[in-house]
Order: sequence, then C-alpha cells, then structure tokens
Amino acid sequence: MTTLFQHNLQQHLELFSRLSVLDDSVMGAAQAIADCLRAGGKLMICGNGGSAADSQHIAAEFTGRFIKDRKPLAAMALSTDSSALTCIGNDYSFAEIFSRQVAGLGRPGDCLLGISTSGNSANVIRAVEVARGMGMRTIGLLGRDGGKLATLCDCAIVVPAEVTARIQEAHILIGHSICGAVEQSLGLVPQHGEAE
Ligand SMILES: O=C(CO)[C@@H](O)[C@H](O)[C@H](O)[C@H](O)COP(=O)(O)O
Ligand SMILES: [Zn+2]
Repeated sequence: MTTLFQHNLQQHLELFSRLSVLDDSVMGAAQAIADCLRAGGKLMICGNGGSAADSQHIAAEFTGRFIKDRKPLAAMALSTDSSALTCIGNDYSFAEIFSRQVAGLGRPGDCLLGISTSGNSANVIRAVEVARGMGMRTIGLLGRDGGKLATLCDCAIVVPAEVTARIQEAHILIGHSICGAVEQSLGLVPQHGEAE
C-alpha cells in the first residue's frame, strides 16, 4: 500500500516528465514580460487561494531578488492589499477585485499574468478582459483544459493535468522559470550553463 505522499509524488513526477511541451509558451511569456519591462512597463499578477500566494511569490522574485543580486524589476501582486480587496469586494463585487486594480494601476504596454488552475475564475477573467481593453499584454497560467482564459489571453500556458495541487506545483516551476528567463533576456544574469 503506497502512502499518500508516495501517491502524490508519483503524480507529480509523471506530470513534470511531460512539461517540456510547454517550453514554447513559457519562453514566449517570458519574452513578452521582458519586452514590457525593457520598455518601462510593469507586470501585474493575480489569482485566488494558492494562486494568490503564487502571485505574491512571483512578484517578489521580480521586485526583490531571485537567485542573484540585480536591480529590482517592476512587478506587483493584486492579491495583497486587504483594504482594496475588501472595499472592491464589498462595494462592487468579488468578480471585480482584480479588474478594478488593473483599471486604476495598469497602463498600456503593461503585462497581466492571471493564474487559475481551472481557467474559469470570474475575477481573473474580468481582470484579463479589462487589461486587454487597456492595451495590456495578457498571459494565463492555467490548468485542466485552460477554461475560458485559454482563449481570452494573448498567451496561455496550460498545465496538462486535472488535480489542482499538481497544477499549482507546476505553476511555481513555471513562475520561477519565467523570472529566470526574464533576467537572462534583460542581460541581468549570465545565460544558464555559462561560467558564473
Ligand atoms: O490552493 C488551493 C488548492 O490547492 C486552493 O486555495 C485554490 O487555489 C482555490 O480553491 C482557488 O479558488 C481555485 O481557483 P482557480 O485555480 O480555479 O482559479
Ligand atoms: Zn494549493
């Protein structure tokens, strides 16, 4: 009888063994973000629950540091301001908690990264709709069949799995990879494999 941990580990390893199919979409997303930052734009990130945590984790890799010391990069999570979230959720609707921040803080040329394992969270969908209307680039970090966000986003990264926890584990690998690839594209760190 395998333990729950062994079961989860097998699922995780099986999924991760298939993730190289996402190489083009992950590197395409990194290129879009690097181009945005190079032009003076910023990256906004949103998601619910575990994906809210992933949003702030990834944003902090940009503004703080990832692996090596380098200049801060412009990124922000839209899941962290409890006053904005409760005001917008209370006075408007929960579906608007991210979109209203995008409308207030976003600028044409900025990027929005929406994280959703189902691809169907209404507040992430609204944020992407508003961002698109403002001339921002939109990237979906998704799972399952990608949901509604798969067709709505300029770039969709759809983790081919059904279990929310496994999808989230893949999302953070992808988030780290995007951050590293952006640093490389901006010339802030050596290319991987180069002597350091
Ligand atoms: O972390 C987990 C489950 O692993 C949960 O908090 C999960 O993120 C929440 O149920 C979210 O509301 C799910 O939303 P989404 O990924 O479908 O957009
Ligand atoms: Zn989780």
